[in-house]
Amino acid sequence: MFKVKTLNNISQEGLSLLGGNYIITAEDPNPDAILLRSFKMHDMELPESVKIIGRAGAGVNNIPIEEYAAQGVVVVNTPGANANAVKELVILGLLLSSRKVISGINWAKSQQDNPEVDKLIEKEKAKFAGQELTGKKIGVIGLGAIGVLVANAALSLGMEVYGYDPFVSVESAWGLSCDVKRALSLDEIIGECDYITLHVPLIDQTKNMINAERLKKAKPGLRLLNFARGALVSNDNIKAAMESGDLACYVTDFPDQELLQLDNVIGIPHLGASTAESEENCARMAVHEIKEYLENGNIVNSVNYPDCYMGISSTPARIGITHKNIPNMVGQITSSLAKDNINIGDMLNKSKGEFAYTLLDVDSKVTLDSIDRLEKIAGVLKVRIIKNEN
Ligand SMILES: NC(=O)c1ccc[n+]([C@@H]2O[C@H](COP(=O)([O-])OP(=O)(O)OC[C@H]3O[C@@H](n4cnc5c(N)ncnc54)[C@H](O)[C@@H]3O)[C@@H](O)[C@H]2O)c1
Ligand SMILES: O=C(O)CC[C@@H](O)C(=O)O
Repeated sequence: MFKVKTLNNISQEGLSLLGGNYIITAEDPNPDAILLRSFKMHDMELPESVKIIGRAGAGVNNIPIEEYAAQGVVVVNTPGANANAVKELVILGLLLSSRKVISGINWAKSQQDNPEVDKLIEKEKAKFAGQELTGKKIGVIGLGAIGVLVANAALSLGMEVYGYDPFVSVESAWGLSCDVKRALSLDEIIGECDYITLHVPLIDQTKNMINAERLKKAKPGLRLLNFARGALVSNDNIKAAMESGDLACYVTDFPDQELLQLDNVIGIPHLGASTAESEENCARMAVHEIKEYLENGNIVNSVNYPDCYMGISSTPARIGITHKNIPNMVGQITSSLAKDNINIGDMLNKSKGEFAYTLLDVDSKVTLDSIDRLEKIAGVLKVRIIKNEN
C-alpha cells in the first residue's frame, strides 16, 4: 500500500487512476509521494518517507528541485498537459488587450437600471473602439509546449509571428509552423512587435527578462502578455512604461495589489490552466508518473533526475538507487552486489547534471544487509527495493 499526499485540489478523475493500492491523504506525515499544483514547497520540511513529488502542471519554481535531488527525491512534472488551456486564454488576452470589451461590458452593466440605455449605446460606443489583430506583429518568447501552440494560433489569426527561443527542442521545432519567423534575440524584435507574449520558465536567467532597458526599446503602444510567471517582469518597470506611454496594456495571470491599481493592467487570477480538461490531463499524467516510479522504479518526465525506463521487472528483485553523478558509482554498486553473491540480470544507469539513477533487476531476493551496504556507499542518496520475491 502506498500513501500519496495532496497539497492542492487535484482532479478526481486523475486521482481515481491511482487504484486500490493507494491511500490519498491531505494529512499523513509520512507519505510515499506528494502530488501538488502551485503549492509553495520552499518552506516545507520534506518527510524522509517521500520518494517522488508529482507537479500536476508545467512550472516547478514552487518546488526546490535541486535541494530535493540532493536528498534523492525525484520531482516530475506534466509537460504539455495544460498547454491548450493556456493557449486559449492567451488568445482571449490578445483580444482583451486590443478591444475595450471589459470597459464596454462594465459600462453596459452600469446602465442596467436605465430604461433609455439602448438609445445611449450608439453614442457611448465611440469610447470603446479598439484595434484588430490581423496584420499586427507578435513576438512569442519561449517556444515550448505553450509557445508553439500560441505562435501557430497567432498565425491563424492573421498575425505576423516572431518566435524567440535559443534552447528550442527538436519536438517543438517540428510542431512550429514554418511561417513563424525566427528571432535571434528579444532585443531584435521588441521594437518591432505590437504584442509580446511570454512562455518561458521562471529561472535565474529569465527573472526580470522584460527589464526597463528592454521596455524603453519597445514599440510605443506595445501590449505585453504574461501567462508564464509574475517575476519575469517587475512592477516598477510596468508602471514606468505605462507612464511613458510605451506600454499600452499588460495582461497578466499573476496580478498583485500594486498592478491591479494600474488602469491598463488586465489581471487574471492565475486561470491559465484552470479548465476541467487541463486539470484532468495534468492529474492523469502526474498520477501515471508517480505510479511508474513507486511500482516499477521508472522515472518519467523528471525535472531533477534523468528519465529512466526498464518496463516491469521480470526478475525476482528490482532495486532503484538515486546517487551523485561521480566516478565509480556503478563499479561500487555492482561490486557490492557481487560480494553478496547477487547476479545482475539487467541494469540502466542515467545521469542528469550532478545527479544520477541506477535501476537494477537482480536474479535473487535481496537482503536488508545488502541494501544497507549499498546505502553506505559515499554518494548514494536513496536505495529502494522496488520488488523482492523468492
Ligand atoms: N498561467 C498558467 O496557468 C500556466 C500554465 C502552464 C505553464 N505556465 C508557465 O509557462 C511556462 C512555460 O510552459 P510550457 O509548458 O510551455 O513549458 P516548456 O518547458 O514546454 O517550454 C518552455 C520553453 O522556454 C524556453 N526557454 C527557456 N529559457 C528561455 C530563455 N531565456 N529565452 C527564451 N526561451 C527560453 C525553453 O527552451 C522551452 O522551449 C511554465 O514554466 C510555467 O511557468 C503557466
Ligand atoms: O495548477 C495550476 O492551476 C497552474 C499551473 C501552472 O501555473 C503551471 O505552471 O502549469
